[in-house]
Amino acid sequence: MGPANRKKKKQKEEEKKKSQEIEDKMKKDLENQNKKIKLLVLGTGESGKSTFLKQLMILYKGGFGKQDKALYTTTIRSNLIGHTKILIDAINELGIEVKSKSKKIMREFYEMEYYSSEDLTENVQSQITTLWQDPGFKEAYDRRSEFQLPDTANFYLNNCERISDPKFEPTQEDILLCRIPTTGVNVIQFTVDDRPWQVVDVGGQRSERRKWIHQFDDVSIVLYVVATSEYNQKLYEDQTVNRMHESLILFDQTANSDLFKEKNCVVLFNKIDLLKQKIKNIDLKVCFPEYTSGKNYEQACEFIKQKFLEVGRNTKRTIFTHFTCATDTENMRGVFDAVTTTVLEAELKKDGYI
Ligand SMILES: Nc1nc2c(ncn2[C@@H]2O[C@H](COP(=O)(O)OP(=O)(O)OP(=O)(O)O)[C@@H](O)[C@H]2O)c(=O)[nH]1
Ligand SMILES: [Mg+2]
Repeated sequence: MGPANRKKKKQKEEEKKKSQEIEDKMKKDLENQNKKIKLLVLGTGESGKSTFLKQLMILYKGGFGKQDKALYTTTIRSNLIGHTKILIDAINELGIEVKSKSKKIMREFYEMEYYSSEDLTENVQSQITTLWQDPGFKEAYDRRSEFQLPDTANFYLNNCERISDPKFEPTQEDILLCRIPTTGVNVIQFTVDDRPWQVVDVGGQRSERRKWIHQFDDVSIVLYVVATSEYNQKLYEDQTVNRMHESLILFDQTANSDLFKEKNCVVLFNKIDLLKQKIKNIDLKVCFPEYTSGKNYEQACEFIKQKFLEVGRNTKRTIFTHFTCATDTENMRGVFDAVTTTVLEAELKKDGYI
């Protein structure tokens, strides 16, 4: 073979290689286009994971149907009774003074053993309303960091009459604020711009975390939710452990685990609406003695963020952060758009486009 023929052969081989490369890339792009994006939502109990999923239901699945609303009606009503009982117990334990009329109702609450949504009769509704108007009950609510009461209890107590109405149908806000601790796994699937998404929400309380391992396959991105307002609260599972400390330890175990240290990670610093209110009265020092910037919302946000970033610094990947209010639909729409961009950019980077 002469030099001209050799050159021609080499050129042909190179062209074939190039066209094979282009074909492979196109195939991969097509596969990627159809590949589901799996988002795993992690975090400690009550941080707001399921609330994020509820927002995705509203944004991408048309909201809540009749069946969902019936379930939330029952839960909201029984929660209302449950929260009243928690406040009664706290008043007794903390020795808070209440009016004699309230004392009588409190005794009746014990004797009648009110428990389920069916117990929320007109009479019980009027009793709860009377109790909630008693300054002693407001004092107990303000001291809720000394016992376990969901922050949203006051919303339902303020709306007791509406909720007790036989014709009550929960609004979007009622549902977003409703607390149902997750046991097991919630999965929601939907499509955004022709790309299928699967979002997996797990229970964050200690007893639930051992189930997490079953959800770790094919995860595209991990979303870690932190409740920024819980810096002065103790764990539901262990009254000796500060909730924010627990969240930091869990983030350390999650972000630095072999399974996740290569994965994209987004941290949602959630419940900023509650943090904004709380920080006016309670210094972040109660949780982090080294914090010296006082009762300042911006400084507290920055400090909390740095604490989590420090923990995640062991790995090379970027940790994306957002300050959020998971009960605010527009806020969550923006956050989910940003998460989408993060995932798509990471894919382009992996495929060598950027
Ligand atoms: N005010 C306020 N309340 C929030 C926010 N995010 C969540 N909540 C409320 O906090 C409570 C707990 O939220 P969930 O979404 O159930 O928490 P979770 O992380 O799923 O908890 P587990 O299932 O136990 O792990 C609910 O009553 C929510 O309505 C927020 O940003 N602001
Ligand atoms: Mg949950």
